[in-house]
Amino acid sequence: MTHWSADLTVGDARWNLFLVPRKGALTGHYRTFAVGVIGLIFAAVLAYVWASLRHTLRLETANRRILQLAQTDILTSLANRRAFMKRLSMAFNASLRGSPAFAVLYLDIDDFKDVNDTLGHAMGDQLLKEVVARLKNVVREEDLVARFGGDEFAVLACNVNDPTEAGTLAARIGETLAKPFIIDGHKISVTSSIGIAHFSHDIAGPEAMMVQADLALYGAKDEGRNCYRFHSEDLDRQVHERVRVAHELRAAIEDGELELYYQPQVELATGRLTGVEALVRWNHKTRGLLTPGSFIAIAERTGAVQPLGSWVFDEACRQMKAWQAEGVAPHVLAVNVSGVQLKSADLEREVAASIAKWGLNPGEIELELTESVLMEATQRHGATLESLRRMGLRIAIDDFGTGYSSLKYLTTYPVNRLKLAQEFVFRVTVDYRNAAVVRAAIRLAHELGIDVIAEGVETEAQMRFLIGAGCEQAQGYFFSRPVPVSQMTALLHEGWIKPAPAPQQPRFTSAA
Ligand SMILES: Nc1nc2c(ncn2[C@@H]2O[C@@H]3COP(=O)(O)O[C@H]4[C@@H](O)[C@H](n5cnc6c(=O)[nH]c(N)nc65)O[C@@H]4COP(=O)(O)O[C@H]3[C@H]2O)c(=O)[nH]1
Repeated sequence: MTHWSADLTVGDARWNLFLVPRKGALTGHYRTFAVGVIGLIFAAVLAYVWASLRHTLRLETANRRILQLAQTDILTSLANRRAFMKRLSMAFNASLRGSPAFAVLYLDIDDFKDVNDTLGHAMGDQLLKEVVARLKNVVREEDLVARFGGDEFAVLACNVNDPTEAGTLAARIGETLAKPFIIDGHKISVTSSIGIAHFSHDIAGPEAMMVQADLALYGAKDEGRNCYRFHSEDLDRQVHERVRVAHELRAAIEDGELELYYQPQVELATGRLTGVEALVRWNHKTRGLLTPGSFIAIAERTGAVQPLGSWVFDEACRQMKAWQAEGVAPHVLAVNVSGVQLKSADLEREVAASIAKWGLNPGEIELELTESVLMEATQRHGATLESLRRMGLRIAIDDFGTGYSSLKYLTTYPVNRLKLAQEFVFRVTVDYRNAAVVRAAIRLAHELGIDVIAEGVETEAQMRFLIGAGCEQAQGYFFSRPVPVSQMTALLHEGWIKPAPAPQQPRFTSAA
């Protein structure tokens, strides 16, 4: 029988086509030939497509590997300088267009050469790997850590609007690297120097920013190593001061240097003492008694407000329990909560833990949040507030009237009480516009079913005005300054502060 065969080679693939016509199926040589040719073409195309696909895939894998190698540090698998600069350029352009600012931390290990010289390169390499592990532990997920070669590393810290955050990160890196490394049974202690450049619109570009970080690193070396420096002296001084205070504050919490003072809240109609606000004080070793004005803002910028807030809340709950045991507890104990605490995932858990620990009814505790914090609160934090309310806690808006942009949060967030800001209350009897704002705020709150308390009441005239305007409660020096716990307990035993005076219409001076 006639058969037809052919060998075909395309790329690495080799094909053999062998056609045998079925008896009776073909009627002539022409048909046999046609089938053979079509089969051949089909096979050839198939082989070609398959081979080129394989080739392309191999090429792509190789290209990807080359690209990866070109952007990766072989020893540590971190990004290398080239990859870092690429990301830095992207971050720089994004910040120029209005995205949050960022910082570059350029660091090296002090006297790393000595480790190599005395313990050998293998040990040096191992140390570098351990350094990387610690660096990765300290930075956030969105930050980029790169190795520029030798013992030089760079960190691109994203979303750093406040240079203090970069200083805090640098301090943490310094601390974590200063802890001894144990490698192959050897204890190795090193320190690091860090130069920091913080994005600002007047920096020429990413390369200029690297130069700033590099110069700052030289500054840190000059300063005696084992420290961090900013590219600008002014910034450097400010950030170091803030980070120092934050550091001291964290130690102060542990050393028991914080204390709560309490200020009474009074029912205006009766003079009855209904609530108490907890206000933190710091008995500083050398600077004496400090009010929150000198450290809360720093605590907020450096993250120290978290441990501070936890301590304040727990201590306030403990004191409430003690007053309950004495039979003099106020109806409400108000505690300040900062915006940073509200954004933290721990707030609900910590609040619930302290309330359970001291066996309190959540309705006895009021969390005070400033108006600006509420206005900044995103949906997620709204949900946190909602769940705190569901737990039974009361929510108050502190400094009401100073947020000056939106009243939307009054209907968005579950609020129990408005605290009229001192700056309004202060001028109610001397400026008719302040009086109008306070009256309007009281009416608005009442229509929404929200209680009102006036803060910063210092005079009898202010108190009379507030009573006339329908305000139920007040707090201020006129009744009592914030006092230590022993004095507050004495006031609670008395149960009232001033008899309610008769309402009287105030007299105004026009400020126009
Ligand atoms: N001029 C004048 N001032 C009066 C009068 N009555 C009360 N004050 C002061 O006004 C502040 C009221 O507290 P705030 O609005 O919550 O404002 C507080 C609050 O925002 C914050 N703060 C206090 N303790 C804490 C805390 O434990 N955690 C947090 N996150 N912030 C706190 O610090 C702010 C200031 O606290 P303090 O210095 O204790 O200042 C207190 C109090 O001493 C008055 O009649 N006249």
